[in-house]
Amino acid sequence: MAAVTILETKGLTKVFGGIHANTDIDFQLPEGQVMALIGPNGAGKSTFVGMLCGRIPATAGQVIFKGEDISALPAHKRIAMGIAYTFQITSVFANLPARENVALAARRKHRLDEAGILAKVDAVLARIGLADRADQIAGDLSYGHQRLLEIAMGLVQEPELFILDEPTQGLADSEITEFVDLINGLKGSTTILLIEHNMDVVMRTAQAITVLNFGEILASGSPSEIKANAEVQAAYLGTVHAED
Ligand SMILES: Nc1ncnc2c1ncn2[C@@H]1O[C@H](COP(=O)(O)OP(=O)(O)OP(=O)(O)O)[C@@H](O)[C@H]1O
Repeated sequence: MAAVTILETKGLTKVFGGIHANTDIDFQLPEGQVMALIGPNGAGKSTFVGMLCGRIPATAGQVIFKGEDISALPAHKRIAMGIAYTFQITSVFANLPARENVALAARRKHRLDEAGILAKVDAVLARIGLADRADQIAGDLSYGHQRLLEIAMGLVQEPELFILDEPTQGLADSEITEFVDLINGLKGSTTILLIEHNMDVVMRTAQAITVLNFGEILASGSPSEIKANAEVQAAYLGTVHAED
């Protein structure tokens, strides 16, 4: 069965002042796939996903989700359509309990009564291993648990497309293993776009990889194709601690 493209960009471009952060990006993401987006610091990864989510207005080009041009839609409308995301910078509400953070995210998506919201919230907190910390103030959680809480805030929205910007940054090894299991558990049911510097995580989760360099797509392919690509080696893989 040919894969359906859930997300596509055409000529997506962002210029900040004189900086060409993204130039003319044509990109397709097949439904149900885990795709990693990699590239050196400053390559334009966060800018690209910012334009997908609606946090950063594009200078030019289109974002097409489920066949609809969403380029002009604000972020909350994209969430309602099925896009969820976590940011590079922790964005939990530090003075609220973990459960309330997830409930706020759930209410942005689901039109349910409070009991319905809390049922979804508690199921996600259990899935992500934070059930016993649900009543703790988010700001008191360890950094790693705050990152997992953010993932729970995305997951509770039951997204069709889940975009994660450096989710494992600052996580302990055991937490990274849990994260890899979580992503692999979502494979097939949720389309995932993962910005990730940890090549071990990329190789253990991604079915496809897109490499950005200087704001343009340098290469796109299966993990083994990307690993074997000489241009990618020169631009990126040689500069990070790549496992095997
Ligand atoms: N708000 C902004 N104003 C001006 N320049 C910006 C802004 N955001 C990003 N840039 C520039 O755009 C380029 C791409 O940055 P971006 O953060 O998208 O890269 P990245 O690949 O996500 O990097 P990293 O891996 O370090 O997070 C960089 O040159 C950056 O300095």
